[in-house]
Order: sequence, then structure tokens, then C-alpha cells
Amino acid sequence: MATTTRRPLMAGNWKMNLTHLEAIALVQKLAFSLNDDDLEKVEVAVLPPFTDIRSVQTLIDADRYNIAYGAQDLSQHDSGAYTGDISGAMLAKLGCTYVVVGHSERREYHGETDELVAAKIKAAYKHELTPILCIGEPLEVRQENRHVEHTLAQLDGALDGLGAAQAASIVVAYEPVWAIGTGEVATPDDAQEMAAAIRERLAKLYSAEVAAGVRILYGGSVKAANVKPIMEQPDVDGALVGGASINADEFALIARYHRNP
Ligand SMILES: O=C(CO)COP(=O)(O)O
Repeated sequence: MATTTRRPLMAGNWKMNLTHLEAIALVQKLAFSLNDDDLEKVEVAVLPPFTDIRSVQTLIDADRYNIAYGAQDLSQHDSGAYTGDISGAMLAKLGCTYVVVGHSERREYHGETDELVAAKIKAAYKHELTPILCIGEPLEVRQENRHVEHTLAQLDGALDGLGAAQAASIVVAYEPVWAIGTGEVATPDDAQEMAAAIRERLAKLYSAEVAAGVRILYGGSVKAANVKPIMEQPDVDGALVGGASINADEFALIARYHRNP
């Protein structure tokens, strides 16, 4: 399957960290740490909390940083009596490119189901946001060697009813739950096994062409010290970075992994 046209994406999921003032400082530092060549080779995105997005937008626009940004969640609804929720329309107005959907922390702490994730993906496309769909198995499922089946079932559920034209631009992040925030990174082989299985399933659900174009990221305890061998896997097209992305120096090192020895 062709692998040549996929531009790597390094996305920093800040989770519930950094005030808007801290966000400005981090994005400035990040931008100064990356040169034009880095940003041509690799797309870099930050995914701050909602309260930081306006500040990040203003900074990136004013200084013309070649850094994308987005949100960590959105409502499946467009507007209305949904206290505390944020719509895709609101994110689009803030110039967001990406929105994370179905992160395991949303599934675990907010009870998000595959059906809800599918509705959120459709809401994202409705507002021209690119979803970063997170899927991945908990530890006990891997121990039972059912990780591929489990993760592909999440993929099927999330993509239910989504057409090929939209699926072609989705970003899928394989984030095994046992690797998130634990320091226990998946091996490059583990990441490749699942990325290849996801791509194969996309080919079955849509077409070989769609599958060949979709970027598949790995997420879970990614650091500058472990990113390179993961990125060398043929079906891994980037990383979704949590803890290490709220340190500008570390995230910059991750984003320019291609320069590492
Ligand atoms: O959940 C993650 C990114 O979405 C990964 O988090 P960590 O990089 O902190 O393990």
C-alpha cells in the first residue's frame, strides 16, 4: 500500500493543563524552537483546553506561526441547552483545524460510547473540522490478546454511517489505554501491528485509496527519547502526545525527531 504522500503529524494534547497565559508562553517557545524545514517535514499541532484557544489563535495569526491548533472535544449538537458543552461551530469560528474525538479519558470519565463518538465525528465534519479519532484497548484486553479485535470494533463504531469523502481526511490515533500517562510506551512493533490493522480495516470499509491517505498516529507515553523508532514504522504517521507536549522543549524535540541521531 502506498505510504509516500502522508505528511507526519505531531499533535500535542495538553489535556486539562495550562492557563491561557501559559499557553501563549508555550506556543511562542515552541515556534522559536522549530525552523521552516522542521515545519515543512512535519505538521505540528497543539490541542489546548477550550479556554486557551482564543489566545493561541491570536498569537498564531499575529505571528504567522506555521502551527495548527484544535480542541480536545466537541458536542454532537450545534447549539442549544447543553450547559458546559462547546459546539463545532464555535471551534470553527476560532479557526481550529482539528478536534480530538473519543479520547479514552472522555470514554472513561464521561461515559462516551462509540455511538456518541460517531455523532461527534459527524458534527466535526459538518463544521469542517478534522477529527482525530482515538481508539485503543485497556490492559486486560491486551493481556487476553484481543487488542486488535477490540480496537477495530471501536473504529467500526466510530465510522458508522460516515462516507468515504469524509473518512479520507480523518486522523486516527491508536492510543492503548495502558500506555497513556504510564511511562509504558508500546513497542514500535505493537504500534505498527495496530496501525497496519487499522489501515487494512479502512481499506475494507472504504477503499485502498482512502486507507492509503489516512494518517494513523500512535499515542501513549511518547517522548523525544522513544519517538524515532515508532515513527520509522511504515504505517505510523505521527504521534498524539500528552504529558510531553506541555513542555515546549520536549515537544519540539519530538516534532523534529527526524533530526535525532
Ligand atoms: O492520551 C494521550 C494523548 O492523547 C497520551 O498521553 P501521554 O503522552 O501523557 O501518555
